[in-house]
Amino acid sequence: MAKSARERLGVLLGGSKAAEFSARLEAPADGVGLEVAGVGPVRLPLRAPQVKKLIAVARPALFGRGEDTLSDSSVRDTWQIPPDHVTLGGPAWPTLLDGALEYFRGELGLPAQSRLRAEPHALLVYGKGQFFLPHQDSEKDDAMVGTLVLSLPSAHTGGELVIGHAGQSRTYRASKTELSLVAFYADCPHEVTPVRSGYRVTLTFNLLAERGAPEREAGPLDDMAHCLEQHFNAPARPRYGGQDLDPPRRLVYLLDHEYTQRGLGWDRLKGADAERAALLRAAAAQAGCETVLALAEVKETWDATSAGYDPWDDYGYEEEDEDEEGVGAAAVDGAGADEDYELGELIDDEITLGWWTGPDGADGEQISLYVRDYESCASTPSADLKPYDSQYEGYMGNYGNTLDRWYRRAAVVVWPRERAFAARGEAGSRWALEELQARITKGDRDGARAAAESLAPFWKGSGVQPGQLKSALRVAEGLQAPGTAAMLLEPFRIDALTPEHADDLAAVAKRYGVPWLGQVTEGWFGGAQNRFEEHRYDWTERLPQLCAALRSARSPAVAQLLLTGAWTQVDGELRLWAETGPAEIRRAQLERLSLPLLRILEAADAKLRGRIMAALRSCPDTVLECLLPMLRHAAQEQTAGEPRAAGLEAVARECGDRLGAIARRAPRAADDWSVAWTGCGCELCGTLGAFLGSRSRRTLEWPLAKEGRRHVHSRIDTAELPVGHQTRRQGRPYTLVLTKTEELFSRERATRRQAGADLTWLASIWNLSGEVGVEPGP
Ligand SMILES: O=C(O)CCC(=O)C(=O)O
Ligand SMILES: [Fe+2]
Repeated sequence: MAKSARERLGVLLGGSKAAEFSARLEAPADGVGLEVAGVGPVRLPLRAPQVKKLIAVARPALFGRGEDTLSDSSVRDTWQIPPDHVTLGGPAWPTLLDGALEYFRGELGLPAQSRLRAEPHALLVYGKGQFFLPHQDSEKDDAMVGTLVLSLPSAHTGGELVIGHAGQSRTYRASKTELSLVAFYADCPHEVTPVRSGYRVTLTFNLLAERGAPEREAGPLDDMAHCLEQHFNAPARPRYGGQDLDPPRRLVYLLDHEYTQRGLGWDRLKGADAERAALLRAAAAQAGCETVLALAEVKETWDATSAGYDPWDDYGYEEEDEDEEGVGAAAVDGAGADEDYELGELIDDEITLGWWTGPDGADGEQISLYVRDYESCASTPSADLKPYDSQYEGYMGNYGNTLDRWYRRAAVVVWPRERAFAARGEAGSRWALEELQARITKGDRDGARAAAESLAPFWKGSGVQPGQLKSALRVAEGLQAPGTAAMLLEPFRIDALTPEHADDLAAVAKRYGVPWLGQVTEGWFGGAQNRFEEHRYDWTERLPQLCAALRSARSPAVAQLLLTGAWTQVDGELRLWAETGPAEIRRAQLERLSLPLLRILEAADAKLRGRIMAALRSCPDTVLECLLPMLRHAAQEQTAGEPRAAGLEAVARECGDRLGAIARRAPRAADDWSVAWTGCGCELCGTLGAFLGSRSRRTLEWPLAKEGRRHVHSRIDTAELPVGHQTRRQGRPYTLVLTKTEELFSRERATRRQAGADLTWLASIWNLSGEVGVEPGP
């Protein structure tokens, strides 16, 4: 398949890879013709009768080559025909030779602007027993850099060309049917081993390196610039097909080395990266593009098999009693070194940019940009580099076994100059907002609006950082366009807010109205979907100062907006968790809400405090698991002499009432084994409920098949009932044995005792009017 412009660019830039001292190429002999004076046209592949005719016009090569001092058939024993008696041609030859010379130039690591030229040296025929001992070719011409040996297709054994360099050696065998070309540097010792049967026929050339003519010199750069123009003007083609898209907005060329944020700079690039990046940058400038350096995270997913792979292992089941308990799908062990797996096909790769430098190379910034497959290229595939992490996924159904690998790479990012604003904006760069602000300040409000609007298609998904909220608020205000302003503010989240935003929040509210800001902040709060985020409420730590700042900026309505939003979130969670077992999770979740609730109460006005108290009163007693930690925080923070935050007194009283009621509860009668519980309404839960509710029954023997037992087990576990549940594996079906435990009593005792202790603490700190009798239970 033809390569895309970006893939060609990757190849072009990869030109300067590690050089070889010799290289080989095979090519079909069709369309290549040979004519020898005194013999006429020679057909390829060669056959013995023709070779004999060649030998008839050759002379023994007993003399040295050039200034070589070889002059003796014990060093060199071949037949030789001088170059002026040999004509190599045919329609395919010139292109073949040009291509081969360009290939060898690259492989041998000669500079891109140089050109190789092949100057015929001799036609050599090696019959049985003939050879060429190790020697070095003399460089008769200053421009001579090496030798090219073209072996004509001819059946033979032995007669291998062995080339050495710096302790390494390479052995090349010619082909019976194809042309075989080998090029090597002139300083490499080489030999031809004795031919054992058949004939070996070669044409040797001196390889001369010439500087390309000036217009050729600009060649690679022109080619690259051309690739860039094509890339940015042709429709994008996603890897897995689908319809063509708009032209790509950027090109991301991956470099080979790893860099730190501070070490990333145009003049600090390592190894081959330096030259490649410089070339690409020059080509980009020529194509009217801007470039920055970026840090990329690459994740590849490979189809892979482990070395000792046994497909049956994947299922992880052993044949066992069908009635066996607790057999879940066994997880396939994900451990194993990356090298233990054989890579198949590349299923997917994901590239994300997390940092980039400013246009002048300085002033890097955090960004977040997902790079599509049709936007990236590289000269070295990631698979050739060492991943910093990898994970084998075992059998995953659709994909078979997969191996995920992660790499850190640097990249050059290129975009057309006229699309720079959007290209930066999409990555969440602060330059985009700075640019908008600059236009507003210059008085170009229309220009700023139009530019801001151009961000709309991707701004929400852009990697805009929380630290840019201040600039975004300013720009939003300055645009004087409510829709565009709301769009600009949409990607932020409530936790980006700090007291420093008070003035700008007040300003946008003044410009567009509080209801407008209400809609924007509703998005910032993000509904219930981030309920499980650990740091969800961290921002409320700053809520009292923020509200104070808003009030002094004469925006009490905005403070109210934020407080109501925060309370709505806390309220929702409070109700949810107060009713949700298991106890351990419930307790942790409720305690997590204590600090945010404290900050809200501190900042709330009387009206909101009233609402909050009403809500707290309607919660079950488990709400104490939030309120008591909250009062403890408040007590800890309390400095002597300062007034307590309004509202806390009322919470303390509410807690006192509840704790008193619990502490005063009459102890359970010694013969009362009833457990209050309601299940899901199914028949099994009915039976279980009746057993639990009975004052006198302590055990139940319940013959029940596997599915039923599973349901009952899970009900008991979820509700953390004080009931032991075992399966007696006898008869069919097995019998489920339920036993109420002593915990029924001890738990209630512990609860009463704890309530008493909490109440004592509470009374020591807070002035609880309408004192409640404290009477810790037995
Ligand atoms: O025939 C060959 O492969 C090599 C010949 C050679 O080394 C030479 O002509 O100097
Ligand atoms: Fe040689």
